[in-house]
Amino acid sequence: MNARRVLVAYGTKAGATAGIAEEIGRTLRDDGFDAVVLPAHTVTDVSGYDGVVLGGALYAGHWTGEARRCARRNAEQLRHRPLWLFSSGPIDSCAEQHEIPPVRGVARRVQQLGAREHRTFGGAVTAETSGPVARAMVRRGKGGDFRNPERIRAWAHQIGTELERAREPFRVGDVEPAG
Ligand SMILES: Cc1cc2nc3c(=O)[nH]c(=O)nc-3n(C[C@H](O)[C@H](O)[C@H](O)COP(=O)(O)O)c2cc1C
Repeated sequence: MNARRVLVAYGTKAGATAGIAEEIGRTLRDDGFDAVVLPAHTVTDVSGYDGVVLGGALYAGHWTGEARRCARRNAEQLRHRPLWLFSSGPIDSCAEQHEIPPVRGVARRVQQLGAREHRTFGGAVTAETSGPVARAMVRRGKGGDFRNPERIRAWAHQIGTELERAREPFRVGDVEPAG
């Protein structure tokens, strides 16, 4: 049987979200999937994929524009395949301690696109991150890399398990007898 094709698309400004997407892609490949990792702005057709994972970095309470536009541009096809969304944001360990719900705009997309799940991962602001806000955060000791590879990999394994389950053939025993 051919390996299932999975697209992992990401919207980033400074690269942290790309790193999360690469980790998801690597884990899915280790699990036997044909996983492709692409910047969201390059994604114009998802019809060749059995499942899609789309993530965006959070800035001022919104996904980056390229993640939003990717979701909008491909909405029709995304609605018809297994879809998972993620956000990369908090610059502290809160995403480790409890599930952080999606920001409003992303929650709306979860509904509209029928995504199976949304996950928020810790993000990163480091000396390499450009922009005055990032520089000020680092200067005041408020930066750091809060991406947790174990948590990211665990989620990717879970996606792989669900994709495998989706391909399992129908079994008579799965249905309760009527009456
Ligand atoms: C100017 C600025 C605004 C940010 N706004 C948010 C925010 O609203 N919510 C959040 O959780 N994280 C916020 N962050 C943290 C980023 O989401 C985090 O650094 C993310 O990992 C960046 O991803 P990227 O490197 O892929 O662009 C902000 C960071 C900066 C520098």
